[in-house]
Amino acid sequence: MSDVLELVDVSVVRDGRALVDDVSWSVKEGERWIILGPNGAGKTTLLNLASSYLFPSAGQATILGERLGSVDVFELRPRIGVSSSGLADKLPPGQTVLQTVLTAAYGMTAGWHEDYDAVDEDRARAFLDRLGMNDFVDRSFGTLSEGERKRTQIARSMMADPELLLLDEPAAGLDLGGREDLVRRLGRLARDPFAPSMIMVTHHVEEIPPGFTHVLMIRQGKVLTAGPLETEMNSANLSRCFGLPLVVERIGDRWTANGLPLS
Ligand SMILES: Nc1ncnc2c1ncn2[C@@H]1O[C@H](COP(=O)(O)OP(=O)(O)OP(=O)(O)O)[C@@H](O)[C@H]1O
Repeated sequence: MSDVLELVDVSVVRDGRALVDDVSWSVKEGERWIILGPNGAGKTTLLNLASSYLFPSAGQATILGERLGSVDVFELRPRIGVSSSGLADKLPPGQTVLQTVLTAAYGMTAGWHEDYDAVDEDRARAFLDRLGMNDFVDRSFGTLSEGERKRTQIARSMMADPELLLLDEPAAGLDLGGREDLVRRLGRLARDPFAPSMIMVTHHVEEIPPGFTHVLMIRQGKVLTAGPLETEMNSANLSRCFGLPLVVERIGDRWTANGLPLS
């Protein structure tokens, strides 16, 4: 298995502070990673490195075999699918759901005058269908609920047939039904052997879709642990990560965590 992402001694320093501090981490082809950590831990910074929108202040980052700093990022970026609220904010609210997904095939966020191929349109419709967005293709993006937006963003991130898929808090802001619906759909994607390698950031172990294989826990820019979910997702690691006593349980193919009561 080849490396999809390799960080070696990577730090990102801003205003004299290391947001990501001496991180070494490798993601192999086909793996599905969860990044877990408290607010401000450096999760989005790690994803920004993985999507080539941020360069390390120190160390080496290699994405899909290309070393950051010696590759044209405009050639690299179309190979990486991204779903994040930062990107969603750039999507024109008046554009239809279908156009919102279609523009990704051309590496753009808007494209009123594009002459799309029928093949691309079929692909966009198929991704939207897989995400349960069939009835919304002609709705404008700005009128969607949070859950519908998240599902549109994921369909969009798949459109360019990425080799690496990055999901930044895809279940944030969803109600219980919306979360469970999304987790099921991400679980189906994670188990698809033809789906790209995936990295998903979350705050909640309940949002880990079945089929995800590895976890990286980060706190104050430093990696606490990185490895298979089976061995690394445990109460001791999670308690260290979030800084309070937590009990983590596996129920079937899902995870849950609770804080211990105050004495
Ligand atoms: N450009 C910047 N300059 C200075 N500090 C920054 C910059 N970008 C992010 N930070 C800080 O870096 C730290 C890590 O931010 P990051 O967004 O990666 O955390 P996170 O783990 O994704 O947090 P959250 O869970 O709250 O989204 C935060 O303390 C943030 O305030």
